[in-house]
Amino acid sequence: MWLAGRAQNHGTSTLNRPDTKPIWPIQRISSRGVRLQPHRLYGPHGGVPCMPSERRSSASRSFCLVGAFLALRMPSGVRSRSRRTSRRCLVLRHDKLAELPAPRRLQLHDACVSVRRLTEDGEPDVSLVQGLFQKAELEELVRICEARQGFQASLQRTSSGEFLRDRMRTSSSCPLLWPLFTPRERIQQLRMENEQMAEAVEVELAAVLSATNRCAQVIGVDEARVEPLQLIRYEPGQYYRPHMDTHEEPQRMSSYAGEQRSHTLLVFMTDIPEADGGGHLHFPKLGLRILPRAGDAVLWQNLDASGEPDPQMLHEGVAPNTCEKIAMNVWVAEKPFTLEAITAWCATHVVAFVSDGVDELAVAAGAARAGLVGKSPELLVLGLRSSQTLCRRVPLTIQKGDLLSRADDTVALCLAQMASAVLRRGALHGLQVVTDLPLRWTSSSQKSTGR
Ligand SMILES: O=C(O)CCC(=O)C(=O)O
Ligand SMILES: [Fe+2]
Repeated sequence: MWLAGRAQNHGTSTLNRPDTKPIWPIQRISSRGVRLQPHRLYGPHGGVPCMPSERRSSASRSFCLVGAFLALRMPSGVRSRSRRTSRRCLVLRHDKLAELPAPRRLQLHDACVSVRRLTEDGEPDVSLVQGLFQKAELEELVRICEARQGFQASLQRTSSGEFLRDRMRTSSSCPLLWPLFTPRERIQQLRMENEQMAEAVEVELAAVLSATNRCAQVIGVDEARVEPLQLIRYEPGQYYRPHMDTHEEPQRMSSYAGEQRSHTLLVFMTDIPEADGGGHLHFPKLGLRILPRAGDAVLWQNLDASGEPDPQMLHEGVAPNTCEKIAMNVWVAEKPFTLEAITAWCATHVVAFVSDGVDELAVAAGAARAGLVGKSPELLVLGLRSSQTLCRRVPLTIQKGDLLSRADDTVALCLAQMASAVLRRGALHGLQVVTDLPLRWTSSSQKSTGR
């Protein structure tokens, strides 16, 4: 069967697969599907039943009621077929189409979602969240990223600290603004410097706040635990090989403040047709494959009961064969982020590189950089991944080790945020920056103690 062949083929492009058989054989599978257990929800609230309430908006109420009404009106045959083929993610468990348990409906402030557990009791909890976002909301987030040319090749950090386009992933990513780093006062200040950019930042921030709030509600966590949202895009043939979302390298260098990622919510932003043959989220150790449907999401815990990374949560983004796939990573830390904690972490755990090109950290950190070192003052660039961001040379040498960089693809954004703060403290004027982070720094030409 196709799936057996596929299992040997993790992470490689599935283009040109000669004898591809249907991957999601809906018609043939219903009679031998895997029945999964009822859902249990994470988070302190344990879930609120989806029912009319005063907080429920009329829009979301109509949406849910119309859905329920249509379901009731359908003949039973259509209804049961619709359960399997309707617009939610299809799920394979151990190569068979899973018969999902009845959903738990949750009424959020601004959406009504269905949650189904995809794993058995005793296994790590992986849940499907259906109807979390409407297509227009997702399209707006994609538009924001595209408008500022935000999708950049995803980078991977090697053990020697270099950022490379390595073979783990060929996708591209776009980190969105982090509200924590983008205070209102800064936008007002920016408005005086660059009206158009301030507008774009405000629009992005509004979309981010709304999305973050919705995701935090469904996970049942404080919004302050959510990292910057990150869109990930795959062209046909692009992939993200099996990996863990937890920070693993020495001293959790890829974290912001030494934290661990407790949960991942992966929101699908595009549909992948069954006929594509790929494009799904795959948990090899759990034998779980989820075919994306825009607006649905998959939620899982990255840590086991003792708080350690759970190796069963290894997962991969299988290459789509024929279409584009876009998803949004919502990574949740085990504790709320604060600027103070991040600053303290920066002050003590800093190893970073100053880039000599927007999003060219691979160059900055790699062999190509060697030729630049010591020859002239380095160029510092604000890597906000925006066509509207001004980059400028600065007459200042900042040494390796002065800034914290993230160890994954949000590195340029985070580095830029910190660099911008450093530069502003370095008495450089006229920089178009949108973030503010207190940071202590030193350079070979100057010393400063930050604020
Ligand atoms: O795209 C997918 O299905 C998986 C993405 C993922 O695991 C990640 O970005 O960390
Ligand atoms: Fe991941």
